[in-house]
Amino acid sequence: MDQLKSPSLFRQSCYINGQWVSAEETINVANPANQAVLGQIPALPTDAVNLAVEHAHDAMDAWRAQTGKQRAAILRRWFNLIEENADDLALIMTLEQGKPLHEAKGEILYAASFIEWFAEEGKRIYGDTIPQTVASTRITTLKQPIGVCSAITPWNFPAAMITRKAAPALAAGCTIVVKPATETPFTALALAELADQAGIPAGVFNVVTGDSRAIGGVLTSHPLISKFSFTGSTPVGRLLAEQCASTIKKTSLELGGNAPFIVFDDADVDKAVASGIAAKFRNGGQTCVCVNRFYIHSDVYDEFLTKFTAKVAQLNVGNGAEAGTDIGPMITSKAVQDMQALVDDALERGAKQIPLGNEIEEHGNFFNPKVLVDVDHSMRIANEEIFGPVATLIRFDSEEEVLKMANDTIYGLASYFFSNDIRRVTRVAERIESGMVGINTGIISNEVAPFGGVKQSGLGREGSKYGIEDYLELKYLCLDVD
Ligand SMILES: NC(=O)C1=CN([C@@H]2O[C@H](COP(=O)(O)OP(=O)(O)OC[C@H]3O[C@@H](n4cnc5c(N)ncnc54)[C@H](OP(=O)(O)O)[C@@H]3O)[C@@H](O)[C@H]2O)C=CC1
Ligand SMILES: O=C(O)CCCC(=O)O
Repeated sequence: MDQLKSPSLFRQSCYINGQWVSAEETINVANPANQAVLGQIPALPTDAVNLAVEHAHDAMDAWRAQTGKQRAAILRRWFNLIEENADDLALIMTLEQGKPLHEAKGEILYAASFIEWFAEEGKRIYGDTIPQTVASTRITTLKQPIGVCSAITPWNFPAAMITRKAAPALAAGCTIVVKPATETPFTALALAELADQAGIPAGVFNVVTGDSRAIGGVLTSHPLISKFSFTGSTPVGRLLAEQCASTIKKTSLELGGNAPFIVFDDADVDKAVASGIAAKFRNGGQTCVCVNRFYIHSDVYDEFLTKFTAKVAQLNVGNGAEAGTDIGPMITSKAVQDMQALVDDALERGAKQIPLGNEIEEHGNFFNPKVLVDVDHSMRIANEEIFGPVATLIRFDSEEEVLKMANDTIYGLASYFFSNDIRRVTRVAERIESGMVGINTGIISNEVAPFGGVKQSGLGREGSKYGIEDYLELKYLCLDVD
């Protein structure tokens, strides 16, 4: 971390109630490109996590008492500081997460955009006046901050998954305790350092690190917490939702996906190829909205395959900190093994791997992009989240057939399709089972649009005007004026 322009951004302590807190036990955090230890984070004992929740609770009254405009001014300072320190934050992210520097910088700006957006939205939390049914009554509603919030976030987007939750919480007048993924805590702690510099009051934004089960236990069951938000795998989300049930916490879950990407015979194939590369290989494929299954109409299959494969063959695998890298290391050796097991299962069941010619010798967490053809739904790879740079191609002949295959999954996060027929676009957009649909585009994420899934991909929406609702309670007032 000695290349940082602002070395104070590299924090190896938790941030609780405006203080930097260490613990007797620590956990090493390593660079996934070369396993070099970057630093240590506290393995916080549960009583310290309980204390963090109590501080967040104590800080609530003063924070919620500020106006939306006052909170917006503080959040705006946080946003500005993140933008000013974007290069340092990107470097920290690349070193702990592996993604190429230009992608890390893109994520920092994306993360900051949620703070700017929700700072503004916090000024516009309106209630309603409802026409009464009894002459002497007056009916109104108020929206109030839900209370202390907690969040557990993943390693694939170490900054944006925090700000997409913390920004609406803080803008609404709530306080929050965040546990980042153990692989990528330093980006989170750098955000905390900037929150401190921005003047976010003590106890309003807290970051705790350590054993995920123990901390998760507190963050999903503490009676002072009203709302829990999670981004990560579906099995862990299911478990955490169960844990939240005992204290009836409002729960947002942004879980796994199995995105289909459909290219119809009337599509612009060149556009579909370029968009497919972006939607599949962004963050090395380690994104919940990355394409899991390409369905290509038989009439354009050969053209798509030739052009797509040529582009995949140009992707460079390497250290994300080095210029020219398109795909950094996978997050862990386990992620590599899990993905290789999906590829092996597909190959055993009849899929074929297309030689690309640009393969490096796979070592450590470096994993070449792969294109598999003759994939079908009997294979694990068509049913499970790949979370890596493997593209799987399936042929189809009719709209009915492809919709059936696309919807044949427990997931429903993102889907993509390409067609130039407006009637088909309308039909397919209405029938495809996902919370988000990219039509003739492979990039759908931004702060103004509602991000979230249906089926077992989760609950709730993040970003957009809807994203703040999860951090508010609606109160109904019935006044008798006689
Ligand atoms: N929707 C998405 O964006 C993501 C989906 N995934 C999917 O999950 C797969 C596995 O990735 P993985 O990193 O293991 O994802 P996890 O769901 O296990 O991890 C995400 C977060 O949950 C925490 N966590 C894990 N187990 C528990 C628990 N029992 N109690 C409380 N918190 C917990 C982790 O903490 P810690 O790091 O400390 O263990 C991390 O902060 C990926 O291959 C991908 O398919 C993964 C990440 C993001
Ligand atoms: O859950 C994820 O994988 C992060 C979503 C990234 C995005 O907002 O596009």
